[in-house]
Amino acid sequence: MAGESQNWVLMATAQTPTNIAVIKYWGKRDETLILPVNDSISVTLDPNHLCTTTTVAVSPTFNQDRMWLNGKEISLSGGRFQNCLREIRTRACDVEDNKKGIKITKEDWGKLHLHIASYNNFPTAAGLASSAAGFACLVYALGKLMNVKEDESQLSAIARQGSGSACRSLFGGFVKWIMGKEDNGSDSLAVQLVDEKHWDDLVIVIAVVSSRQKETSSTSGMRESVETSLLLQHRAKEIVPKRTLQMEEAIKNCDFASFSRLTCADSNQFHAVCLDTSPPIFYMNDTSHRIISIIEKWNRSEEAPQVAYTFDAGPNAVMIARNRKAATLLIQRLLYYFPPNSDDLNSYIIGDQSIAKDAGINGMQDVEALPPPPEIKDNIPSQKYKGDVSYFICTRPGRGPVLLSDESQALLNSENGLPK
Ligand SMILES: Nc1ncnc2c1ncn2[C@@H]1O[C@H](COP(=O)(O)OP(=O)(O)OP(=O)(O)O)[C@@H](O)[C@H]1O
Ligand SMILES: C[C@@](O)(CCOP(=O)(O)OP(=O)(O)O)CC(=O)O
Repeated sequence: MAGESQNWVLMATAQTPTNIAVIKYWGKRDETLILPVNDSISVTLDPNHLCTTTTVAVSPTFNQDRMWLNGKEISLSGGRFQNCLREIRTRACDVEDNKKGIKITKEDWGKLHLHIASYNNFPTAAGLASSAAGFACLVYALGKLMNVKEDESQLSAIARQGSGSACRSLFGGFVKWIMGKEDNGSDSLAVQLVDEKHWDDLVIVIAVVSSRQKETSSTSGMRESVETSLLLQHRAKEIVPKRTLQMEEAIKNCDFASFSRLTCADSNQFHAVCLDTSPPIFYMNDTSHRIISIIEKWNRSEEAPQVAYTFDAGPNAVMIARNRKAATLLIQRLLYYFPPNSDDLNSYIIGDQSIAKDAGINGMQDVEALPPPPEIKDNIPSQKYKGDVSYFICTRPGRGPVLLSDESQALLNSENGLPK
């Protein structure tokens, strides 16, 4: 290790998106390596609205690996962090920074300690896939710092060992996690199906139904399903292999009718597996069920489906609209049924707020004036559920990880490697 002085700090900062599965990963065949029982497919969400930023730093002055998440120091002793750090360190290469007079050899990386600071611009552990964006960002940023030569797919196999769904956040657009066959997990990695420009009509609206931490984590929930659900085994063997092929075809052809049918069916089957688990796991709540009914009724009243829905291990609804027009009609329906508790519309619809404007929603008076959706016109007046949704996030399919070269965006101080 060479440097003019031993006080240098070398850093890299990356930004990584989260993703939502349209064919769900639920069940592992290896708990430590995080190898799944089936392939899965996801859409990457626009990092302008939901993302993780992570700065990683190395310095001879650091005496242990340390990490700060959203400003608070957390322990790195967990097996998942340790596995990711070990795997990325073994792939590190020589690094030279002539300006700072730094030379780190491949062998040095085993002796040097790291500082890591990460920030999620959305609630952590609230069913919005913070672990996916978080581990993808950690691995991507370390890969850049350590001059790792591997491509994104190979990095995804490392991120997978932090959290399974994290492997799909190494790419933008639509992404497939190939389950692989090898016992050592070397072929269980993510590949990009199409980039974010391929199907750029799609608009995504997330209803954050509850941002409280959930009762059953995905990790323990899927373990219980593997142990007790026969439906899970049928799904993994018979359903997902065919459905994955159909989904790939639908994405390739931008065929929204098929995409919507497959997405809704797969979400519903994943929650059926949760119910088939002993004891049963309930991730969706009454609000989630109401959202499903509203979309099903609306889709059936149209010639073709307008919106697909999908739910992860929590009550939040992720709705994918076929285009901007459908998204404005969706927002009108959602605001009709779920008006905000307060008058602050600006914090009730976040992300791409122009969709609400296009829907003619500029203030509370517009929400109050919304007519009942036409598909319920002959029915008894519908009930409203004020306050049952915390807020909505409007977004779209987005790009994969990027390196942020502007030092002002770093979360660690370049002088001492401590959080800014
Ligand atoms: N930015 C981050 N960097 C590294 N690890 C993170 C980051 N954000 C979250 N994590 C890890 O992920 C854990 C939260 O994962 P968890 O699966 O409980 O929630 P989630 O990913 O937000 O929700 P879900 O998996 O249901 O979508 C945190 O306790 C932490 O270990
Ligand atoms: C329902 C899901 O979101 C489950 C995600 O599970 P995680 O990736 O959070 O689980 P671990 O691998 O144990 O960390 C479906 C999906 O994202 O495919």
